[in-house]
Amino acid sequence: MSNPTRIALIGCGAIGSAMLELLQADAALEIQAIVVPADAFAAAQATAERLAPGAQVVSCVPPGGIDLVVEAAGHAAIEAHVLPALQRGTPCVVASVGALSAPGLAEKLEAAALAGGTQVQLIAGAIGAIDALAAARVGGLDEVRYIGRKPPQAWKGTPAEQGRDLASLARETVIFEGSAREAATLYPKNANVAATVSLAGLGLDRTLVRLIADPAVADNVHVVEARGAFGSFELTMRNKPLAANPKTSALTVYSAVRALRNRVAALAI
Ligand SMILES: NC(=O)C1=CN([C@@H]2O[C@H](COP(=O)(O)OP(=O)(O)OC[C@H]3O[C@@H](n4cnc5c(N)ncnc54)[C@H](O)[C@@H]3O)[C@@H](O)[C@H]2O)C=CC1
Ligand SMILES: O=C([O-])CC(=O)C(=O)O
Repeated sequence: MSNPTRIALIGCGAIGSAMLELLQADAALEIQAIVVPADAFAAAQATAERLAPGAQVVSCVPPGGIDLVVEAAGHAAIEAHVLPALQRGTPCVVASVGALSAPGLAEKLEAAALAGGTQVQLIAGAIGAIDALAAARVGGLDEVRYIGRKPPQAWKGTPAEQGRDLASLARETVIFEGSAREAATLYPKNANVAATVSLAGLGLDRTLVRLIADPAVADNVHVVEARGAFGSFELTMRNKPLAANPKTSALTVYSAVRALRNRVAALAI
């Protein structure tokens, strides 16, 4: 058997911990390092002891001995950890796709990957049909809409709280309408999917986004409607949120694990 792929996992919260749990079964993927800020060291160490005893908990991606970096931390981690890893030539798998809404960051990521002779992979995360949308773009797209609907508690700690009490919402309330760029900037923990849909399709400025707080739903519901030369599609995802973070769908974890498994699989799908 060939040597396992040595991985640095950035972030050890709801997504990171659930990934570690699933990856325990993968002999070809070895978690070498878990990268978290100082205030998260103790919690990450406890999680590592349980789920990845061989991993070291560190504040930066180690400069050597890492074959692959996977980010599940938040927008700030892209500039801090992903860019330098790419520059060193380490391929990176990224969940915080909304970070690319910051001016110039997509170009910086591309330049760093080119300089390092490697690649940054943006995962589909909580949304589906990214393959169909990105293929449809080749033929030309006319319109792409994305609607994100989550229970009120998933919007806690976001601008959705301004001027309203989320806990007492009686009916569905549109909390944002605008471009994917604005959505991803204003809702960095809730609108990564808006950025993913737009990067695969019509771009951050031409993708129409509506975000809704809805006391009638328990799931994170994502709808994409796309129209173009290929025809059209309507997609509805009803994602179960993670118990550890109601903002985040469990599918994001599975999408990240799939991305890692596909990197070492003889047959990837
Ligand atoms: N593409 C997609 O569909 C989705 C993407 N996401 C992205 O994944 C991120 C993580 O989600 P969760 O695990 O639910 O969040 P969480 O809040 O449960 O965990 C975040 C973890 O990252 C660590 N962290 C924070 N800033 C960091 C930094 N600068 N460097 C290293 N570690 C850092 C925290 O200490 C914590 O361990 C979200 O902030 C969001 O950007 C989340 C949901 C869906
Ligand atoms: O996990 C989800 O349902 C989507 C999410 O938070 C995001 O797009 O940032």
